[in-house]
Amino acid sequence: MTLLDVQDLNVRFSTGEGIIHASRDVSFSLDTGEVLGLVGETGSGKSIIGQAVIRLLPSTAEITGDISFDGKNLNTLSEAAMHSLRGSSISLIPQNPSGALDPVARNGDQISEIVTGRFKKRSDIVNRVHVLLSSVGLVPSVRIADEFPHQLSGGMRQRLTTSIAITENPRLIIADEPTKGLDFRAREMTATVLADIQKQNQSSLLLITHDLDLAEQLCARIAVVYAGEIVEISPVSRIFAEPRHPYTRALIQAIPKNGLIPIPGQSPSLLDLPEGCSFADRCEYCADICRLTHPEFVYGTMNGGVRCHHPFSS
Ligand SMILES: Nc1ncnc2c1ncn2[C@@H]1O[C@H](COP(=O)(O)OP(=O)(O)OP(=O)(O)O)[C@@H](O)[C@H]1O
Ligand code: NI
Repeated sequence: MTLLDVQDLNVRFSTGEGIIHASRDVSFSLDTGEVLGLVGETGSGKSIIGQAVIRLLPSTAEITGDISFDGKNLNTLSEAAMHSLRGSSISLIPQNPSGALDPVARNGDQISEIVTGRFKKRSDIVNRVHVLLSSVGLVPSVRIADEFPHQLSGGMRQRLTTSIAITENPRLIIADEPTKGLDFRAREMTATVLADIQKQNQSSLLLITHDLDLAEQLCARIAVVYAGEIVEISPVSRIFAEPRHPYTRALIQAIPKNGLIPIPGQSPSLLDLPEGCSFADRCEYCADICRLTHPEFVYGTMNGGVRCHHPFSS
């Protein structure tokens, strides 16, 4: 069953230098219990998509398109209704964990603040805090609950924001770069925590990452974002074996285990996008039509599709 459906999402920022097209005709859906990855290079517009879904984009953003969650149109939902949905039904593990934590509140209090309304007895609140901290590997939870965020390592802070995000068992978790800057052990731990939580609660997970190995480990489907657009969506087993878009193939070849082959050139400026295909300048298969006409997203079999004039055959 579809839990989240995003149709033709466009996000623009008007700046002194011109219009930044941060999100362009982005469409995808996410089933209940499904894990979908949004992958792509830095600045491609991944976080913008996550922030649009939870309606936390800055007020300067001009947004069009339809986002529905559990049958509700989020565009027309009042701010009060959206506020009550955040945390309880949709939660965001933000890209910058420090910014999301209250530096002067003890770690345990950051969670108990959220659960207080649900429990009458103080001991039940304390219990819930310890269960949550332990579930993300923040042990011994008694000591950690008593400490402050600055006493934690980056990886532990990331896990604290994860535990806050799952406090109310949300149906949709948006995890924005949950392993960025973590060492191997912390990265594995976070991956396990996310996979466990998602399975236990049958929640849906929108995993935003530039770590393709992590996406392969956790996702059922992957959407590849390039210059604000989705250029390919495919089931995980297929996208690594048979990428259809030249950019997807290049991204896969750029992973360390696949030879670390860099992608030549740079993605276009979101202020000055080409008329044709956004990837044309960097594509070894670029033909005349690729410079002239912007490719449409063509849906294929297996719940996916590709935006390319000459995709590799399936
Ligand atoms: N508030 C804003 N005002 C103007 N431009 C913005 C704003 N927020 C984001 N952008 C621009 O939108 C584009 C997409 O940003 P976004 O943060 O979604 O990229 P990303 O794919 O998440 O990158 P990263 O991997 O570095 O996190 C960038 O070019 C960014 O500069
Ligand atoms: Ni980002």
